[in-house]
Amino acid sequence: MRPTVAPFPTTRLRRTRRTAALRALTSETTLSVGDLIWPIFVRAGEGVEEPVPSMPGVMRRSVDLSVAAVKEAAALGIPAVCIFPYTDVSLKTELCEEAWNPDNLSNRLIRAIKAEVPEIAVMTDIALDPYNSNGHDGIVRDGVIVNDETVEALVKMALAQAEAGADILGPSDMMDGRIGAIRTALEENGHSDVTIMSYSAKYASAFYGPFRDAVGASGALTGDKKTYQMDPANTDEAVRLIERDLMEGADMVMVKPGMPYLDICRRVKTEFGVPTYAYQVSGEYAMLMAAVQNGWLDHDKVMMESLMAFKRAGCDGILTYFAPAAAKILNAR
Ligand SMILES: NCc1[nH]cc(CCC(=O)O)c1CC(=O)O
Repeated sequence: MRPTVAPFPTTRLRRTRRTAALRALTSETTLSVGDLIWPIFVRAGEGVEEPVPSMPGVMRRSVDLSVAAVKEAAALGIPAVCIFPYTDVSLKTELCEEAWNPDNLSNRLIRAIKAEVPEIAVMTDIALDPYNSNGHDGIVRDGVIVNDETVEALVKMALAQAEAGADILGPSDMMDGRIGAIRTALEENGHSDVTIMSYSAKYASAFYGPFRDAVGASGALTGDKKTYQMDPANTDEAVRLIERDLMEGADMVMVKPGMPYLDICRRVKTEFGVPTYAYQVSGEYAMLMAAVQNGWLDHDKVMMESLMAFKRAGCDGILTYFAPAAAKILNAR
């Protein structure tokens, strides 16, 4: 349906833009604190907080300080945090065993948050890269990222996270068949209420650079991730991946990166009408912050506009490093 536009001057579209009140009445999209998921980086130690150089304002925190930061996020009304571990090189192996260690950093933080800030939802990342000596999301054999063996490892990782109390599991590895395998394992092991937000349409993107610094995977990575992450040229393939993951038991789906892929967000929301999320990734954050630090862009304005763009494109929520800063602004309104 196309709205009727009578010829000028019968129609003057500026009439409804004249005052703040009229603009509020005609505003089509809203952004609220409830739309935000805050990705956080956890590291070993106690009382440690260190900045991530390529992500101004973003910290890696030890478990105790992470819990304190999550408490503040909950007080701001942020509904969920997503945990990413910075793993010591000594714990990285070719078989990635640390990934399903019930006491690894990530699982310890899940337990600590669930004990001290039970009201906030804890999301995890399921992929082997933080624990892999070669930086890949899957197990590598003779230079090949092997699918089915990786899925078995991912299932163990997922169960350990569910056991620790995670509310939302986020498989970000892009292996085939992992959503179905994880869903079956959850059902069989008494975790039928755990939700899965699949990183379904995840592109092989250059925008993940700063994140790989943040989790200490940049040095380790050999080659690229193009045999499992998507070609930035594709959109029909994104639709197939989303449909496949929904059929296998995903409750929510994600498009990643965000801003360069808003066309995918819109298409997914329109075609499936399911809970759809975008990840405003590290490189998007770094890009905006670099311009802000140069005095070229206004921090608050560009942050809020970038987040609204996701809502306009049909997303139900956004994973964003800006979550606390955006929540403060939204709460002050
Ligand atoms: N598989 C791990 C993972 N989970 C989230 C991101 C990127 C997040 C960001 O850039 O902010 C990555 C990196 C990658 O796939 O290389």
